Amino acid sequence: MNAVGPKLVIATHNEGKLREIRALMAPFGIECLGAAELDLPEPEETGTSFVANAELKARAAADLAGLPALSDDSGLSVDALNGEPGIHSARWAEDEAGKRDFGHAMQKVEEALQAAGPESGRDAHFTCALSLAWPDGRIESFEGKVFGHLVWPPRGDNGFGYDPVFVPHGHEETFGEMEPAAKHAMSHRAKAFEQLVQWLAT
Ligand SMILES: O=c1[nH]c(=O)c2ncn([C@@H]3O[C@H](COP(=O)(O)OP(=O)(O)OP(=O)(O)O)[C@@H](O)[C@H]3O)c2[nH]1
Ligand SMILES: [Mg+2]
Repeated sequence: MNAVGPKLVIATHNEGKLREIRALMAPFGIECLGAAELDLPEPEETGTSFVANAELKARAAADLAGLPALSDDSGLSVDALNGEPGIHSARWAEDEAGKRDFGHAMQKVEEALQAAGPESGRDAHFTCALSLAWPDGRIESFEGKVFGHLVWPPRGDNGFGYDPVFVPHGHEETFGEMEPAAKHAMSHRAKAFEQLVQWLAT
């Protein structure tokens, strides 16, 4: 982590992500500053891929803060819905006023799955792209995925977003029912983070 410390901006406005990234960063003893703490604006996510959106968020934060910045663009892709909500996962949760309601978003996904019919299956995966940008223009990106299936009704209050309807392959509990440490041992975010750590060690 030498190339990063002693201070790193965590370029996200999502409290759930910030909590998870802080937990993943904890062993490295780097001071992590959240985007909200630094009053950084939320860039418009105009990219057409997770990596493109992660890169534009990291670049904007590193330039404004004058510090290395780590961003996260992530989402839930449902096979029966041709990969939606995907990069639009946060937008699926927004009402007309832009307020997010993930109970509503999970319901929308379930209704779309029902409409697709039982033969389409319930397979889904989470993707997380992490980008690390430096003020001098360097940028590196890493992507992790976790595969599983969707359940209904939602179960568990842990995690955030779509976690209460996602069961990873080989497990019975939803991410919403698991202890945070169990999610961190297998999540899309943990897998992307592992690659980032390996890259930093080389
Ligand atoms: O159940 C979940 N477990 C996860 O582990 C997870 N990771 C991401 N997501 C959802 O995917 C969207 C990301 O959108 P997103 O990358 O644009 O983030 P965001 O707008 O919330 O914050 P920011 O980082 O852009 O500031 C948001 O709706 C998140 O709820 C998750 N849902
Ligand atoms: Mg966003």
